[in-house]
Amino acid sequence: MPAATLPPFPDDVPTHPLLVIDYELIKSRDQHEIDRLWEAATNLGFWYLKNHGVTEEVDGMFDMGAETMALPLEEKMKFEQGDDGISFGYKAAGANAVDATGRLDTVEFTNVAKDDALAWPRVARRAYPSTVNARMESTIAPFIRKSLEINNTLLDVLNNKLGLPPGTLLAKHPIEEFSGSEARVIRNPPTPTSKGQPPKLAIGSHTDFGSLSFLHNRLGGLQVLVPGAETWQYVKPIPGHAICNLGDAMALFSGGILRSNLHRVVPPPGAQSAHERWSLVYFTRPGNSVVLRALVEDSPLIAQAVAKTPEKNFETSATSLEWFTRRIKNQRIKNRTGPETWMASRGTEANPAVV
Ligand SMILES: O=C(O)CCC(=O)C(=O)O
Ligand SMILES: [Fe+2]
Repeated sequence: MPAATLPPFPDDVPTHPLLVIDYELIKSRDQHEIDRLWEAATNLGFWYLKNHGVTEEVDGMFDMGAETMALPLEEKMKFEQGDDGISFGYKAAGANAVDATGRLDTVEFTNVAKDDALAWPRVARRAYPSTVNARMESTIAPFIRKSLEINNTLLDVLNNKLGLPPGTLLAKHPIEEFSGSEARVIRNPPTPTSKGQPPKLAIGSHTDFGSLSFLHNRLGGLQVLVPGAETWQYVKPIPGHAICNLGDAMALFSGGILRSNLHRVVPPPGAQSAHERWSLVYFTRPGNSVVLRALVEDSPLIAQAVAKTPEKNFETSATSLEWFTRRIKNQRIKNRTGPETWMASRGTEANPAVV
């Protein structure tokens, strides 16, 4: 649906402001803008990104999503992601838990692996519905290439601020190594909530699994739990602005200097709740073989941060693939044995062994 026909985000709903970072300035390595990015990355780990130049590709991706989700469920289920902790493919609504009690999510996803989009027409990881294949070259690969370039630029800037030798973080994300990096289109059906009722969660509280997420929203619904706050707060979508957030891998690499913050998705507020909610994410995740741990040998700043927080453990002993598989697998409702399955799906925020 064209964004212009959607009701605006209501004025009377509390929101959490994010810093607006100008990608053009970051690209030209403007020091003041880099300092603002650093502020956002070390405080909440979320920021708006303007002037990213991906608007047309984003529109195409939403069209691809609409074409795919419109297929009969039976057809989509042929490409379902399964219960083994693999994310690529289709995820039906209700396939994941949203909390420890096993309540079900309401969103459907189509996830396309970066490895498949870049290898097309060769199949690298798995097969997809015809609507995905039809746009692999024209829409998905261009979206992924641009998203990769943006995320890599942001990673490179953060690399230097962390005092890491040039290229250290980029080398954890080699384009040719298989990884969990993927593009995701998300559809949530209209879910009006009655006043006084707790919202039905579309996506449960989580930190992102990988390094950096590049998110595009039309309607509200994304919420963050700001450290020290007791209630969840909406992040208001701003037309043409992406929302970027850091994931667990960056929190671990940086010894906790960078933040992977909890967030969730609830139905859009006010009049927006009568509409389908579409969102799109490109997730940059480390290469499958990369071990998730603080890079203490590579940066005195990171070594210092780790030394100052002996109560936290930044040695996961897990590769990126193991971390990612554990988290996805234990969210699947079919794998649920009890609240312990939800705990096993947690990331840096709640895993007893980590952070
Ligand atoms: O739909 C959104 O706004 C956020 C989605 C999200 O957090 C995720 O897929 O990890
Ligand atoms: Fe997320």
